[in-house]
Amino acid sequence: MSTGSPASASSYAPRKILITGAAGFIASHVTNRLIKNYPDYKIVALDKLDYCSSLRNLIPCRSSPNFKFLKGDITCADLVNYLLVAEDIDTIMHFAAQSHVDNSFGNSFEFTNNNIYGTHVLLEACKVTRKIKRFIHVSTDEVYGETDLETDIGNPEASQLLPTNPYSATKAGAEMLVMAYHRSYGLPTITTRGNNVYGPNQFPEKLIPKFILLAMKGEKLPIHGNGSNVRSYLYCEDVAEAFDVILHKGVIGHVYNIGTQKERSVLDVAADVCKLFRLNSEETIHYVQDRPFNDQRYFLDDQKLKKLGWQEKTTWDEGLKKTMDWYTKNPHWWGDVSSALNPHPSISMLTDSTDNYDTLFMKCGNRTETQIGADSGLKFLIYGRSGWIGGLLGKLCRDKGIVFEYGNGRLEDRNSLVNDVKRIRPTHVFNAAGVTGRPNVDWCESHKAETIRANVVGTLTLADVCKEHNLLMMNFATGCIFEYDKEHRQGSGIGFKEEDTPNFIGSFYSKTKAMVEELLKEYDQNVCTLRVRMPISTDLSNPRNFITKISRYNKVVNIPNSMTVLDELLPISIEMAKRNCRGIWNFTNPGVISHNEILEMYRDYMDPEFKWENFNLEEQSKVIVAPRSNNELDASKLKNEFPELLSIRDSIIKFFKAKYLKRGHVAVCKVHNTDSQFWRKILRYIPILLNNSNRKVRDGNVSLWYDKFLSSGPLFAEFSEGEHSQIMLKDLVIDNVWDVEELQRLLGLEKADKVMGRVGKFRNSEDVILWLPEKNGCFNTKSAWDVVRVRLPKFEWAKWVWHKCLPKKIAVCMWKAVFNCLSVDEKV
Ligand SMILES: O=c1ccn([C@@H]2O[C@H](COP(=O)(O)OP(=O)(O)O[C@H]3O[C@H](CO)[C@@H](O)[C@H](O)[C@H]3O)[C@@H](O)[C@H]2O)c(=O)[nH]1
Repeated sequence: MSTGSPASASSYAPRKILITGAAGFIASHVTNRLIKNYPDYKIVALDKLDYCSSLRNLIPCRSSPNFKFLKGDITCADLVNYLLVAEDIDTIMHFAAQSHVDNSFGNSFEFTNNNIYGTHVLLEACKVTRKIKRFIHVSTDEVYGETDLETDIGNPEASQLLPTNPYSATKAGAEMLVMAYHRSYGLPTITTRGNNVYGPNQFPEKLIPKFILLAMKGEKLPIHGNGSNVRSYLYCEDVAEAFDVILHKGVIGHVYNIGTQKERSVLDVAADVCKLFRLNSEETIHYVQDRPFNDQRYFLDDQKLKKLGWQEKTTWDEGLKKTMDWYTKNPHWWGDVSSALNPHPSISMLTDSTDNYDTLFMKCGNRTETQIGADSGLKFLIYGRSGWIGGLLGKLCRDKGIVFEYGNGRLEDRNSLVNDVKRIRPTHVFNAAGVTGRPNVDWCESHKAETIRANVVGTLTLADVCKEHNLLMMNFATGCIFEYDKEHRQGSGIGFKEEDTPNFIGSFYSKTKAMVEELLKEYDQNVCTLRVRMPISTDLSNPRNFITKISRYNKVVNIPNSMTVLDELLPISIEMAKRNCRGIWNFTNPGVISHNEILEMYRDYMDPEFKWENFNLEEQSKVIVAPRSNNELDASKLKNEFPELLSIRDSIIKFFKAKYLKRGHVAVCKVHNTDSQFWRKILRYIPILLNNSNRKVRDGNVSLWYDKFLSSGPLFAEFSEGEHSQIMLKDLVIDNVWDVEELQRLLGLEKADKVMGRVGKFRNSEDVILWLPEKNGCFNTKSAWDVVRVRLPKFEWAKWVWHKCLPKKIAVCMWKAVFNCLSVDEKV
């Protein structure tokens, strides 16, 4: 027996209800209510789990025996026909639709397909199967078009339908089909037209949840146009009750408005949200471009439904407070919704729900809600797969678990880009494609057509496609469009700002880049221009790396410049995409660094043998074709957005240290106030040794690092297992030629003889020093290791390194230290 109040003996009693779009906002409240109040109704919930629906919305139903969820699309006629028959459905409540007005200005075919064609498929299935006793079609107040602000008379159900936007046009179109199936085939239909609904579970593309989530983050509330548009807001539970009433008491063939007389303008809503969050509304409100068309008001005559016995119960203040409390408690309900919080989100920015049916409905018994759906909601389309930055971006996405695909299209071929966008449906597009010239930008001087095709035509085409699909393009551009001038002198600390006009067109490459940047300003709503300069990464094997480049030149100039440390800034570009940053950004680390400063670091910490020669700009001009830009970019805009951004020098130090100096792997040592020079030299060689090692370096029991890598400071060592009185390099196996003669010469014949061929036990420890020369005087540690392992399996082995890469002087000192001939305090 039913327990819900509105159903009575005289009212309609459904047996098995199909609810379409059940995991969406309004339908989920209706489903949860019906499941709870009417245990003898069977409910089949159908939803394709689009971006704005979530199985989480149906959690209250999941263990009810009268509930069944099916993932499927109403536009699939076979599925719908089968379902009606197999599930023996007698009632349909049809909520499934594309419902967001803003989206419909971008991709209205989706709306026609879902809202009109989908409804048609359902109606036709009802006609064919002939089992439906009640078909409740959910429409909207928007089908009446806008209401005059002056009038007090709401639209009664008999009003003319005059939709104004693509969304409401599709809803009106669907209504026409419903009416036609009622008249032509006698389908028992009822249509509802509702005001705006709000409350928990709503996808935050809609005004109220969007403003609440933005206010929670302390971000600005975007007001479309002047914010005077008025809407009437109903709380979701009241609306669920209205559907309950209509289901049971509605009259076949009738239309029911679900309305309220309580109206709020967008500015009122913003002010109320600010009040709840104690924010200053004047500071928080931010006016943005309006929708192409924005109905001023929808005003309904709500008497007809009231006569059936329904009444709105929740006051605005109460409803808004409850909604705010819910979003505050469930900030991650929808995962990463940064795209939806955009002032004008588009459907292609939003990804399908990644709800896992199993997770939520099969194995839900032992899962907690926090485990459900930690999806980021992002999907990147990246151009520049074979390039350096494009490759690094892909790797970064993989590491961060961000879904991405490389574009197949060529930038200059518009159709191929459109195909990529349609196929991938990305939330953001990254453009790291283009030509920079091989081996350098001089190439562009002799390949002007190719340069224009890729860097000008291609970039602009992609920007235009992104605009057409309302997508944000993160464009890797260049900062090499400026040169020091009177207002921005070298060493002055005054850098070029984002709004400055490029003043360097010395090379064809820079010239075209400056032109493109200017033209991209016309796409400022869809493009984020990142001015990269002299990119640096810890991957020294890449010839595009500025450090690698200058370390290979015969002679280099020595001029301070702004530069981009990709290890730090590429993750920031992803964060910028999430935040939907637009416009131009100097994408460099704050401050400048000179060629020599970089090469000094390289010499000191990567290759002590490294030498270079400087020359001046005049001399340089003789060996290059086009002049190069030298400048300082003002990175304060980026620093304001990302206060943790490191200065160029600190950034290089941090990332090189992290990559080349891994803790806990290498050495066992006792170091009190040891001379730092000695250690610094050893540490410098560790990356080289590791790179040459064909064995994996095992986790040691000691962390050893230089506290401020690349600068002077005390050596810091941390022991996890007792102190050792000797220095050892542990588990460094180098499969290479060992120079025994040199060892004899340096250590003295006698000592070297003692060492060679001897497997000695280390004093006060289990560790063993091993030296096994082969007959030809060469030493192969790999085979030695195998021999020793077999003979002395229970010992931990330490190996002494004697290798070309290690300067002999240091090697000897280390040798002496191992054999206690040298106190660790002794200076090298
Ligand atoms: O960031 C934003 C988002 C919205 N708005 C404005 O807020 C109002 C409400 O917008 P929204 O929440 O998107 O709702 P509507 O466009 O009024 O449409 C909703 O209400 C209709 C009933 O009136 C339903 O049919 C639709 O499916 C539902 O999306 C509109 O004037 C928008 O221009 C802003 O000013 N800033």
